[in-house]
Amino acid sequence: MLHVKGGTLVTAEGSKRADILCGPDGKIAHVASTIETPTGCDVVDAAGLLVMPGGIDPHTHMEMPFMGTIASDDFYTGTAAGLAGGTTSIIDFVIPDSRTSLVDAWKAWRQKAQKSAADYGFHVAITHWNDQIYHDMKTLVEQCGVNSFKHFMAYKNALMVEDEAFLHSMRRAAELGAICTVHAENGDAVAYLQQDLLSEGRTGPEAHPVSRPPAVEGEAAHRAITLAGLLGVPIYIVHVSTQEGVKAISEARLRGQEVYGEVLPQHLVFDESVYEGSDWLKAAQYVMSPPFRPKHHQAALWGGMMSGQLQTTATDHCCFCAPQKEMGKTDFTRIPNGTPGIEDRMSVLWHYGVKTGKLSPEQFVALTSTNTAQIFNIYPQKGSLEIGADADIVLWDPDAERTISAKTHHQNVDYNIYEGMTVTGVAKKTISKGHLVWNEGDLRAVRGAGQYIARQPKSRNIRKPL
Ligand SMILES: NC(=O)NCCC(=O)O
Ligand SMILES: [Zn+2]
Ligand SMILES: [Zn+2]
Repeated sequence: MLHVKGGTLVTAEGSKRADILCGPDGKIAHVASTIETPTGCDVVDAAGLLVMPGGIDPHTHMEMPFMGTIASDDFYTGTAAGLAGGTTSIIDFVIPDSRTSLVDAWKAWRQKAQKSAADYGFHVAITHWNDQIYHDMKTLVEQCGVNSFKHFMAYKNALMVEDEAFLHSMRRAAELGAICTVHAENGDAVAYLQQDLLSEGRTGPEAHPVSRPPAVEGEAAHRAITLAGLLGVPIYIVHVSTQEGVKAISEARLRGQEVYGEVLPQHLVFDESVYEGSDWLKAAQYVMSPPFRPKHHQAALWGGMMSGQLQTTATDHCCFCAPQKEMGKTDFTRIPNGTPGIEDRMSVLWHYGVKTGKLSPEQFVALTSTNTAQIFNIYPQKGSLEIGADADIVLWDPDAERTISAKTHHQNVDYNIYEGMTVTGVAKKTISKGHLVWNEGDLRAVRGAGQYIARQPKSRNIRKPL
């Protein structure tokens, strides 16, 4: 048992002074303005700290096989790093290859994820369509705790899904009470522009953003929303990075469509200048998709979050070390796409969002935890501080500073995109299912302690655009 004493509780709904008692079952047993410490119960001093639901990162790629290599953070190291930053749950992605059924791929990912230090769930990627996929989606939803499916409109000749398959998948998911998520970039256009650039001899990382201009995201976001609108089903767009993407989402919501948008902190902080300069490796370390954008897109992302048009933040945590990035030394299209960030998401969002007055602490909780739990139907088990919820809690020091560095981070990757950045807002202590797993610099993550989050289906209304 653990008594969190003397802190200020902050949830998506509001803030109040209160104590929390975590029960032996890893759930919140009691919340009250003051609680007497039961005999034998450990006390965690929360005086001067904000007590918030643990972060949920709905977009990670631990040990993901991708672009001829495997992401370097595995389910243990990646989730442990998350705990050090206040994130207590992830939703990762099962990516079936063309020879493996969805259910077998899900089983293989369950196996890999057994080493997780924090709780985890899975979205399952649909890359093509056939009868077996139709049946496997039902098995996954009804027997395997999956309530979301992922679609890549990018990565032609690899993960990219055609529109017809996407439509089939969206209809099937809606019948089953699942939600579809989508990486919105026009994969045909990207492949075409990549070939143009390579034929002009533009082989370095500075060509990466040129091959994926904002219109490529705008078109795909608009198309995904239009296709979802034809069926009247919900859609969740991952890593929205452009003004065009925000506009497509906001306009659809105003038409009455159920559309959600996710933001990555790195898109709020970095612009396309990260690809310039003579240091090849440094530029390659920022190669991810969608790429970093001209500055004015950041204002649109902030506006989307502040107004509630964009609901979640994630990291798309996908780590590749220098030798892996160097696979694309002579051809930027072969640089494994991905950036790390699970450990820093909450601090970066606090620093640039709450500290600057753009977001309230309550909005911060909504954007880092509660909205994700609601959209993916694990609320109030996750994303809340209610009695009976999982005791996943972060004790946050809103005024503490830390300087981010690969020398001190816990992520299994040899660089940090935020290297040298000093941020205000630090996870002082993290509690996972009632256990203190991060205590002011002391990481006590336990390999295998994370549990699978079985997510139930949720029936949603058919909502065609008005
Ligand atoms: N984002 C990225 O560059 N890599 C991971 C795969 C994806 O989410 O597109
Ligand atoms: Zn993506
Ligand atoms: Zn991703």
